[in-house]
Amino acid sequence: MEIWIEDLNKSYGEKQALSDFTALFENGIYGILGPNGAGKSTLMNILTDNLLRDSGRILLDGEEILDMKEKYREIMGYMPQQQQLYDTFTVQQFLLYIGALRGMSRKRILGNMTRLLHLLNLEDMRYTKLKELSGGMKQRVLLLQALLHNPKVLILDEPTAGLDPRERIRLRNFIADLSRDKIILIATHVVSDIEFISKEILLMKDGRLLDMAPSEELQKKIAGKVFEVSIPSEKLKQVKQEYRVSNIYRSGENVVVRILSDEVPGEYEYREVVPGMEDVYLYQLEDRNQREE
Ligand SMILES: Nc1ncnc2c1ncn2[C@@H]1O[C@H](COP(=O)(O)OP(=O)(O)OP(=O)(O)O)[C@@H](O)[C@H]1O
Repeated sequence: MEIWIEDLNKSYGEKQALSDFTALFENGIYGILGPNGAGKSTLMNILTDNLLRDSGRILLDGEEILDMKEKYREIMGYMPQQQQLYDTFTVQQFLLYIGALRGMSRKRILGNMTRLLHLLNLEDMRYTKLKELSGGMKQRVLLLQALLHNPKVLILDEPTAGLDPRERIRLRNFIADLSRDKIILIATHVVSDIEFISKEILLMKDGRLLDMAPSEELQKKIAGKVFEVSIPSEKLKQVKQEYRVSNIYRSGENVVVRILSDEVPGEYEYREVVPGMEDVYLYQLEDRNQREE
């Protein structure tokens, strides 16, 4: 299965939220990284057919999704960002409700639900009210509802929002396992959610797709631009003003500051380091004047 998006445009009044967005997705995970306002939600809302585009084409195996109508809804599963669940419903009631909205038979809903509750380790919560679930459990229920009809395309908006590290890892591994026979798009600002599981990562900013490539390739593109400088702590403010700074850690008397720079920071004691995806995010997506004070 493949989704081909061609010259997608969307504006809200004067604001161009998506500009000539073109990309090809095949089975596997695609991470969509971008700061607030990059256009990620706009793209997802158009792809889930919740928002009308101004222009452009979206073809699923060659067929325009707007012409597929119900057939497309059967193929597509969506996990929205908000946790606005029906608080007084139990997990089972909620899933029966969602399944009914999708036109599934009760038998099919219950069958799929049982399998997925087991996979997502939610069996014990089947008759628990949604308001009594932890944040991590709610996220898993949200993912479960997106998977209930076994969609071939899965669209996830900030799937690990509000989760603790252990739950994050767990959800990420589960999503990775699903990707063999699905197109999975994950929008996030959290680099670690997608860094190691994505086939390709899309860098979005101001409604534009800046780049789309496997993470190693994106990292290679900024090789020679990431350094660690070791400085006395009094110099930290100065370095922050001069460079784009990512991580800072203490090392004995000094602080070691990871910086992004097109030029070698020769005025300091420095060493070049191998770029990671966090560096790519900061280098490609953060405004140059967005330096810390
Ligand atoms: N309904 C709307 N009316 C007007 N402008 C909007 C509307 N929805 C989004 N925008 C604007 O369009 C741009 C893209 O927004 P979008 O929500 O798609 O970005 P995003 O990457 O999803 O951001 P976030 O990470 O904050 O969710 C932003 O400048 C936003 O302010």
